[in-house]
Amino acid sequence: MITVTGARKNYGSFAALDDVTIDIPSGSLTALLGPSGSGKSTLLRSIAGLEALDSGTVVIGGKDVTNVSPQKRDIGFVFQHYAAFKHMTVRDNVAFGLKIRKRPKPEIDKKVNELLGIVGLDGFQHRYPAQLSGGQRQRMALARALAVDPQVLLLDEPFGALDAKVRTDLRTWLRRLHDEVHVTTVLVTHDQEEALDVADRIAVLNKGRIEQIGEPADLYDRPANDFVMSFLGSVAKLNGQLVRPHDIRLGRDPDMALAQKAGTAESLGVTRATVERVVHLGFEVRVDLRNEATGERFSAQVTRGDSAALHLQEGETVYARATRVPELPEAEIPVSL
Ligand SMILES: Nc1ncnc2c1ncn2[C@@H]1O[C@H](COP(=O)(O)OP(=O)(O)OP(=O)(O)O)[C@@H](O)[C@H]1O
Repeated sequence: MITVTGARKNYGSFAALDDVTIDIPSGSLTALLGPSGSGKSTLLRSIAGLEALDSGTVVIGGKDVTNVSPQKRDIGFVFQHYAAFKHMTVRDNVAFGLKIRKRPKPEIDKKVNELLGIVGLDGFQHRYPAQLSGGQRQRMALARALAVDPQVLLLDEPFGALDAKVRTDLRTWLRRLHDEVHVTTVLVTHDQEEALDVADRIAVLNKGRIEQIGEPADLYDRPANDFVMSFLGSVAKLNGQLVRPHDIRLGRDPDMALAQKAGTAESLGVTRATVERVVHLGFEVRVDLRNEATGERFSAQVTRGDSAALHLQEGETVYARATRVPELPEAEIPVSL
């Protein structure tokens, strides 16, 4: 378990961490998620001991390490741009921590072979870092961080510099690696899809504070506030409320008749909107709409079947209604038809 309590860190008058308290359970993969400048890296670096807190404490595995140097915190750290030893082979890079700890050679060989297998770099031990792809280099970095059996693995946007496809592959790989080695892992990312995909728990940061901590599905379905909701996925504003695009139902005649009778569509929780664009995204169809009353643009996500049944055409009017809002999980919004 990692426990950070009342962490504060100022740069001049700017609060990078503003009273942050968080428990990171042993064996979990926890993501620190937030926009640029929200304090994610500062929090991670404080856990690592690379940043000294102005106040607050860091406890790792029951030991108060607030004033302990990074080398003595029993952590492995991987940065976005991993500084490999260029003149050393992959094997020697991975073995580095074990060598400086003066471990016997057979133990080092065994450990390095095992780790190269785990990170999928079997057969690459004699290459130099320059002869690896970006993804392979980051996997080597992970092997090096894991070589000394750290209590905690800290990852600061480890796949941030790689292209989208490699990134997605590596996060799936990281999840599998974590299931295999179970080391308590903290991952900094600004990519909500990455956090939702790999983490057991997500802490959402904003302006140096934690907005919410929870399991991915909890945060997605029951966000504590508008910030968390908007940060974890697309949102649309309907009748002043934020809803997910896939929680919007589009309709035609019955709603239209009802709305005309009542005078205003809004009073019935129904929004009159013009179809601006219909985009086919495989199974799903995204419908870009413009609220006819306010001019606000929003998108709804419907199935191919629903889209076909509605014969959606650009320029036409449809009626949009939220079927579910996060503040009322699982509840249908009552519509008095
Ligand atoms: N050494 C420093 N001196 C001054 N300001 C700093 C320093 N390090 C960080 N900051 C500021 O503290 C804030 C938080 O930085 P931090 O790196 O923790 O954010 P982040 O959430 O990791 O952002 P990013 O995703 O862009 O890396 C930022 O506004 C940053 O400019």
